[in-house]
Amino acid sequence: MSSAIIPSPNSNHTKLKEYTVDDDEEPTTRRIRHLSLHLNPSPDHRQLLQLESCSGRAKMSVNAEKLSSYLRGKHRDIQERVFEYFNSRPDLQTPLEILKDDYRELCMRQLVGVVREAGIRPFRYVVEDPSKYFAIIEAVGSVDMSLGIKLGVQYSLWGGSVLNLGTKKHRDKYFEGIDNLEYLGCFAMTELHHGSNVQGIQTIATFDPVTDEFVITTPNDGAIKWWIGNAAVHGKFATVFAKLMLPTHDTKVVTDMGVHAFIVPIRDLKTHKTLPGVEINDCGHKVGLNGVDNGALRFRDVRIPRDNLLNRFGDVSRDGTYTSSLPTVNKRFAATLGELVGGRVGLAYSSVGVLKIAATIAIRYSLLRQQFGPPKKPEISILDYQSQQHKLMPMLASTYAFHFATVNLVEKYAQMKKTHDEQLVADVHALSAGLKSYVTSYTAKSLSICREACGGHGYAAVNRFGSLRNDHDIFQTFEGDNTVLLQQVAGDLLKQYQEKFRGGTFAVTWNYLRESMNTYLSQPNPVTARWEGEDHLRDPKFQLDAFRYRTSRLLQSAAVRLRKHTKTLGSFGAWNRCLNHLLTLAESHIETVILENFIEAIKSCPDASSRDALKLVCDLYALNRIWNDIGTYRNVDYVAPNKAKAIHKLAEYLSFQVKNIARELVDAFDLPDNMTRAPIGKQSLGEAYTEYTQYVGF
Ligand SMILES: Cc1cc2nc3c(=O)[nH]c(=O)nc-3n(C[C@H](O)[C@H](O)[C@H](O)COP(=O)(O)OP(=O)(O)OC[C@H]3O[C@@H](n4cnc5c(N)ncnc54)[C@H](O)[C@@H]3O)c2cc1C
Repeated sequence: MSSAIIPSPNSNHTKLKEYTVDDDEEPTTRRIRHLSLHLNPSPDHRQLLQLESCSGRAKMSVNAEKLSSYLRGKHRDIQERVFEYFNSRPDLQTPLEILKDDYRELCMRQLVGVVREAGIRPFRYVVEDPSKYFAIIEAVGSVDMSLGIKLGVQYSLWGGSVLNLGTKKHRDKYFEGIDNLEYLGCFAMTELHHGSNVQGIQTIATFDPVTDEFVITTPNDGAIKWWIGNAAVHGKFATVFAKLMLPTHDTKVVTDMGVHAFIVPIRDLKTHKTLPGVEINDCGHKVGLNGVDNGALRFRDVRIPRDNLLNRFGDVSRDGTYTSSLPTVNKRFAATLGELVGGRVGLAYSSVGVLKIAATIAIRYSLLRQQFGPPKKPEISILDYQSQQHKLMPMLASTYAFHFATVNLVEKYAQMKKTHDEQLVADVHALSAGLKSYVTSYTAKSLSICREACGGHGYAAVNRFGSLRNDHDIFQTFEGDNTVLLQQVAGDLLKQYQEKFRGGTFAVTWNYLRESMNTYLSQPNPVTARWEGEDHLRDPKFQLDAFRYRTSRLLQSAAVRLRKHTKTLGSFGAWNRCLNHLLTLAESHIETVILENFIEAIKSCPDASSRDALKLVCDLYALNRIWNDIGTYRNVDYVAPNKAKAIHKLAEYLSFQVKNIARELVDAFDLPDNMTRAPIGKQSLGEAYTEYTQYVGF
């Protein structure tokens, strides 16, 4: 079994030893040789470099504008409105040094500015046109991630809970106020003692049939609502998740109906004073996102009208009778949480936006920056070093891969919102959990790599890696901890697997497993295991087969192991015994889905030169991932030693080729300088040093 395969773009360093070193060479010698080759190329190497640049294969021509128009999608106009608005309001730019309280007020002014001055009203798009909504979130998030999150708390979390968990009466009463920011609100699910395990929350909402109210109570300190965005300073309302307690007529005993959501006013609409029975404290200074006011809430028997129950999945009548279209507590709970996947979709999508910014800054700077060079020759750009390409080119390829995967996720999510098709619902749930987890983990690691790849200047706050890293880090945890979410993906795959063997059909995304499962059950073909030609390795069929084979194998072996351990450990213990295996399975599946989306996106690209560039980038993504997990393929002889070596060589060569068009590839992200903001990442490379020196006062 391989270890977890969330790839650090550096992660194959250790594997170099095993598979790529020429037989008579130590790995360290080899690495030093690579460096000296650049510093002092041998005749052979010079010939190779010439060949690479003369063959026509090396430097392909890419039209960044055409590529950009393919990437851009249909909502660029509204993103440009966001950029123009902030361009016209330099007073709303977040300064590098700002105190927490000032930052929160600035963030609030930024939000008000977007909504009331720029006239961008995101709320209606949450349900009507999610892709437009996520485009807005991406744009404001690139202005300041705190702003993106504050806007997300208001519209996706608080607003989304009202629209998705409530009914018409709630929409009628709250829509306008949420939309125009009069009703600033919170989403209060997490408690001091329970985050991931939502069913463990302890806040209670007891129905009082005499007054026709619910009484919201925090029974102990462990049940204090914690980390609640918008609570510390600005929120007027909170959607509070609590266990609904219904008194039983005869026995005077209350029945726990499970977790439900309630609208609880927390501050006076006019005076902004905290309402009686509500206690609010500030969660304090955080590692990042300090423009968002996270707070803690305690409720001392706060009374709210019965109408404040968000009653889409379960209702209480005047006489205290409970009704629901869903038969069990578990089904209602799943339906309630299921409505909240939009937040995950948004985080996955925004995380790619962050990765684009970081990769753009690091790559532009690496093209500009020169250190060392052959004797008596000009210095070379640091991106000409193989090691720098190794750090940044698979990352650039992954950014493209994630772009298409998350765009596809957003489209599926929008369709799901329209059709409520059951299969699509299941698909979007698993996919949003998997992509949110995989992409945010990758971006978090990449931010550190980008910082390091830019040397000392990467450490200057003005060049942004510090704030991007700190602000983005929590993307791995909120809206579902990544490790917990990946388990949902694994659970889903196993469910699909069991259904297959009971003769059921596979859901949309997992369809490929049907075919590859058959391949898995037969032994790998010893002939194809040795094929090492470039055409074969760059054939999408080989790449997809390899990805799918790995997933199928992991799935089948996980199922066997779980069955075995369940006998002695029970299902919970068996799951834990196989947990790392299950996480690897989930990641492998998500990598496969990402590759599939990428291959499809290339097919749909109308411009030939963009298609060629995308194919090159996609090949690098695919071969880099296969190489990262080469141990798994070698262990079962899916890949023979000669093929493993060829994969590694080709992946390195593709990194070199991608480097040749790296500038166009990042330009195609179309991020204006006033959004990337780092002086070292300026689009016009020649101006970077000038702006940077001016920044420090020269
Ligand atoms: C800045 C910020 C803003 C937030 N905003 C909000 C908000 O507005 N509203 C809201 O309700 N909440 C909010 N949260 C809370 C957030 O959603 C939770 O932190 C998140 O759900 C994770 O829960 P936890 O912190 O309890 O982590 P835990 O669940 O305690 O996890 C801790 C560690 O245990 C591991 N772990 C837990 N369970 C398992 C398992 N089954 N298997 C393997 N490993 C496991 C996790 O992987 C993790 O590494 C916010 C948090 C932060 C930091």
